[in-house]
Amino acid sequence: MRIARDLPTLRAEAAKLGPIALVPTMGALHAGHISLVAAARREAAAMRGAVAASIFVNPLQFGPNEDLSRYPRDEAGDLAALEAAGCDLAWLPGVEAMYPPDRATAIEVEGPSAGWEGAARPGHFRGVATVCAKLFLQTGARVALFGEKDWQQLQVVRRMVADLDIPTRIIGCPTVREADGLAMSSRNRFLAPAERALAPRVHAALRDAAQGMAAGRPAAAALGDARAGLAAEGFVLDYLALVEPETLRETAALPGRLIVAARLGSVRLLDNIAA
Ligand SMILES: Nc1ncnc2c1ncn2[C@@H]1O[C@H](COP(=O)(O)OP(=O)(O)OP(=O)(O)O)[C@@H](O)[C@H]1O
Ligand SMILES: CC(C)(CO)[C@@H](O)C(=O)[O-]
Ligand code: BAL
Repeated sequence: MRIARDLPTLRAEAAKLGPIALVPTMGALHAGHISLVAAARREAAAMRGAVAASIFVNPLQFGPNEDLSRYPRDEAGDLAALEAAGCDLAWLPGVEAMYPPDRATAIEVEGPSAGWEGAARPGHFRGVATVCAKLFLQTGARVALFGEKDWQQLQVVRRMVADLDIPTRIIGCPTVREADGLAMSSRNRFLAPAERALAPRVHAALRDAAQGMAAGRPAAAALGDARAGLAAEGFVLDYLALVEPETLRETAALPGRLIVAARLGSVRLLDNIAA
């Protein structure tokens, strides 16, 4: 696996590799990320290209009171995991090169950025869109793979490449879960044992609500039960809602996407499923 830490090296290495399938990450890799690398390998094989993964903890998508400084970092472990998964090129840019002090451009995606994560984390999707556009342009990615776990992010990135005619095809990949249903996330390591035991309730609540609605229960009743159940178990809910899958507008009609953000102690758990 080649490693690039500056843009000239990245461009020189990428030019040798043919069409690129890119997996953007913030590191602290787990099986969810590795599933994206596996999907990228399939895409790369189909276009006779190669797999690149970026590791960059993007300061632009963290709010001033968020967990940027304690975001988990493990460069050596991440590089070993990428290499073992068959990644051809790792892109590890420095913050100064990504965001020179005189930079003056950012990307604002309206529509799917509104509400939910966009409301809970003002400026978050502006940071995500800006860094993703830079990563696509830096690597020249033909395709880029994102996890459905961050459903709203996936829709924001899709909207951005469509609106800006960026020639990178976006592929969403299913959420990888622990055996008990908890969606894998780098931040799960911060759950205390009792919180870890409770955390799968988030996915179970979504599943129960989706099953209820599929059986004809009105959305308001099914969602109300799910919210009340999680609150009674000690979760602090930022939101739990049924939305149109692509626009993220709230809806009462199926098919939709059930999305949730629930806090347990200091950890914010995100999940979503089809409904
Ligand atoms: N459990 C998962 N299944 C599939 N894809 C995932 C999973 N977790 C993360 N991803 C995807 O991996 C990519 C990089 O995500 P990121 O590095 O933020 O990891 P993360 O585990 O989501 O971390 P955190 O949620 O703590 O920020 C994103 O496209 C994200 O959706
Ligand atoms: C897409 C991403 C790598 C952009 O920093 C990040 O938001 C993430 O890890 O999901
Ligand atoms: N997985 C989304 C990145 C973030 O939480 O900032």
